[in-house]
Amino acid sequence: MVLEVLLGLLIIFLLAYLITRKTAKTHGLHTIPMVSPWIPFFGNAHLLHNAKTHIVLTKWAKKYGSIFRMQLFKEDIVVLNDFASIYEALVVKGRDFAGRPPMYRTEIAQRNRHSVVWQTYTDKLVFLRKEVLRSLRMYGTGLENLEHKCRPDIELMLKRFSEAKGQPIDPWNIIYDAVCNVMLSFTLGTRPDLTSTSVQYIKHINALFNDTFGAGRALRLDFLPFLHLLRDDCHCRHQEALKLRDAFWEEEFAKLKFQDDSRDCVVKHLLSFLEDDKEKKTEPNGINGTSISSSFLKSGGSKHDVDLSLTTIKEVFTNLILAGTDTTATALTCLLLLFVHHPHIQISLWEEISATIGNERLPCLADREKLPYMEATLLELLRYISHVPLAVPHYTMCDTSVLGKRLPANTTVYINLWSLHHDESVWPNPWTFNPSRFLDSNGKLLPSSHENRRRLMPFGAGRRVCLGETLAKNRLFLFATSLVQNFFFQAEDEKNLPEVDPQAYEMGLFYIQNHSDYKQFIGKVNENVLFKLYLIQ
Ligand code: HEM
Repeated sequence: MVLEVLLGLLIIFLLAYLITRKTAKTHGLHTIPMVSPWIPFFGNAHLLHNAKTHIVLTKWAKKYGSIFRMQLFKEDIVVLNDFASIYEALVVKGRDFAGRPPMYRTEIAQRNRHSVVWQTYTDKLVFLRKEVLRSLRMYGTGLENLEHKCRPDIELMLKRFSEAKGQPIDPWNIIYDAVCNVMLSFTLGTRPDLTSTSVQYIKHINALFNDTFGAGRALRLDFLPFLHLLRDDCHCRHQEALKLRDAFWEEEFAKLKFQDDSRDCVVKHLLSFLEDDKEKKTEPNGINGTSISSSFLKSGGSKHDVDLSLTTIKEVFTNLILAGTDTTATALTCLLLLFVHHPHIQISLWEEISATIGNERLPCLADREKLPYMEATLLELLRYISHVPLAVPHYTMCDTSVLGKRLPANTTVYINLWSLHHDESVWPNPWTFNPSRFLDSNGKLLPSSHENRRRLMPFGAGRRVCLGETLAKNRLFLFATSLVQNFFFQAEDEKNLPEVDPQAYEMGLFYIQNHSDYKQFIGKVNENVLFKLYLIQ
């Protein structure tokens, strides 16, 4: 009996070996070095560290070169790790690499058909990107809109920090609330007050999505979709995220109808493209996910054959709230930890702000060019933490190549921004936080054409570059400058200071001093969640 079972297992493994081996060979990627050891069925999946995929991939790049491939179960994935390969793929051959791979996790609720992040490169995607950018108005006088939308939340954030005198505070929550409120204002035209549960609700949903869309454990769902039948925990949390998101959306969407029409926001802008009122009236179905097809959409007077529905609008809203909140809140809280570790940087920033803006008014975007050290610090922050380390997976739209190596159509490609930003040959001492990398010998910000600026790609590049890049950079500036202008962040207990190395972020306690009266008060930081790396995948 035992012998028969063993024989059965052997045959299964042999078959799996032959099938997966065949896939790898016929896929036409043989010029690209392959990670080893490779084992039947799993490929290289057993070698990946769940929470630190980007660190494992970066180690492999040192061994196999800047372009290598790995096999996760039966799928080959090509990983690009340096500037030359990433630039060629995303910028020079942007269209070839602009797709998104089909993934079980994005097919579940048709997110691959409706969202911006997970949709492959289609006319609908191009249309959505264009219209979301248009409604965010991140150019010219539109930037005043950003200042206007951020101002009340920055003021409230500063007030909450000040009020914490003598009491433990949680900067993560205060910052998260403010950043999330700005996103709600952009997407739904609402701004919940502090007693509202909306932001807490969103925080919970975002944490669930973040957890189940990362490149860690949840990846297994894409390769072994049958796991959902076994009530896999990642699958259950993913389902919960979708359920909570739908409930939240339904409630907010109902409120939108009673809102003052003059308030512009992304959701209303996209709604205006639904063909006519008749379609909008069928909204309960749309909200629950049944597509209300609209083939005639208005855009600058022309008609697009794009299937826009309430499901699409719900998905776009979900993308913006997640991508627009957690990324920026994480970056700002990491900045506070860096301040605690590098007080001299914080002092230099404060001196720069005092000399140019003073403390009579809050900073505005016109101040950006007057504050090169602050600009350099924010660039270095994005390089150092690289908190979207593997971008979002790309997919080849046609047969193509990178650095002379052939890639067939329909190949999944990972963009390793973590490796790009910590490459010792480009960034000397990459684990040292050093804003001067982005300054010239006169303390001026390096021009955007400078090698160091070109090689920094925290938002990706090309056709799938982060949709919120301008919003994110400007908002980071406004928030960070206001914090430094008003407070000094200091360690309560130097000995128990958490690590600042982004390879091992953890959290602890620190003080915040108010510049105006230098009265110390204790800042208590949420120990668990604060410096978790953010993986968008
Ligand atoms: C520090 C802040 C942020 C960082 C570092 C960041 C980084 C990224 C990265 C690396 C990508 C993937 C690009 C690729 O696929 O190659 C991305 C995509 C995206 N981001 Fe951001 N992001 C930030 C803030 C934001 C904000 C504020 C928004 C919302 C307005 C946003 C919305 C999006 C969307 C919608 C996509 C998907 C674009 C597409 O698939 O076409 N992000 N982001």
